[in-house]
Amino acid sequence: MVDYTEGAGYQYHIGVREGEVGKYVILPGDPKRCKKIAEFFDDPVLVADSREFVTYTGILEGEKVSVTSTGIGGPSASIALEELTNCGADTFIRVGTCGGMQTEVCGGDLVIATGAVRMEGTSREYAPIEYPAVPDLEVTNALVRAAQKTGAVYHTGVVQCKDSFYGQHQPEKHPAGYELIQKWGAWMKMGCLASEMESAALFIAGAYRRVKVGSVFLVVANQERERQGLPNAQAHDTENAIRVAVEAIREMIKENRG
Ligand SMILES: O=P(O)(O)O[C@H]1O[C@H](CO)[C@@H](O)[C@H]1O
Ligand SMILES: O=c1cc[nH]c(=O)[nH]1
Repeated sequence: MVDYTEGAGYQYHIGVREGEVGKYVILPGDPKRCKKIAEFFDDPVLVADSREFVTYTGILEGEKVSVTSTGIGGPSASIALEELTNCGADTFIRVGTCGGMQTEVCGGDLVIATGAVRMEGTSREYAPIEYPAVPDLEVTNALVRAAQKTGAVYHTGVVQCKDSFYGQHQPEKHPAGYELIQKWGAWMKMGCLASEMESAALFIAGAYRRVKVGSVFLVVANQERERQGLPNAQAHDTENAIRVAVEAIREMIKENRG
């Protein structure tokens, strides 16, 4: 492959090189979430700010940890994971927002993914569609324990990933909306908890690169509750999801230290 690092070792998109990030990395979509997450670390330092990829590195439990934003969607999320892996990272937690699907998944709740529907394009360029997009068990168990510890309302289950945010919210306006609407009905019947955009690509790229990936989300709102005329709380503060991810990393660091 062409050496896009131009010999200096800096990864082409994220602008980070080996030694600048920890083994554990939190992956928010929104670059503006990075500073807020880094404030949970001891001695956070801004390492790089390149395209949608903002990276801070700091310390948790005496271990170097990082946060890097992925931007929206599988293409940039998979780039972040690949390039961070090239720099030595091996355990990732996506902290994102999602839209609730089942009516019991309400705005303000948290969702921890136990699998992801691959209705997006990136993961298909890694693995045939028969291969399941599943998170790492150690990371997922740590997220569940952390959620229990923080007392947050949380759900565990399958999330649905897609490439078009507005195809989720206004499928009737899309020329190919007939397919989106039918599939949404299928995902509902299968019990999908929530819809978001990056986990399928991260789980599949992570499986290929042999790194551990898990996801925790804030539920922003629930369009099915809205459709059914049920009260539909809205939430935008990702702090509880961040706290769960940070606590999960603390736990894994302590456990892995033995
Ligand atoms: O809040 P983030 O992490 O960006 O995640 C969700 O929000 C974006 C869409 O609004 C998509 O990236 C989706 O996955
Ligand atoms: O409804 C939502 C909310 C956040 N992210 C999504 O992809 N969908």
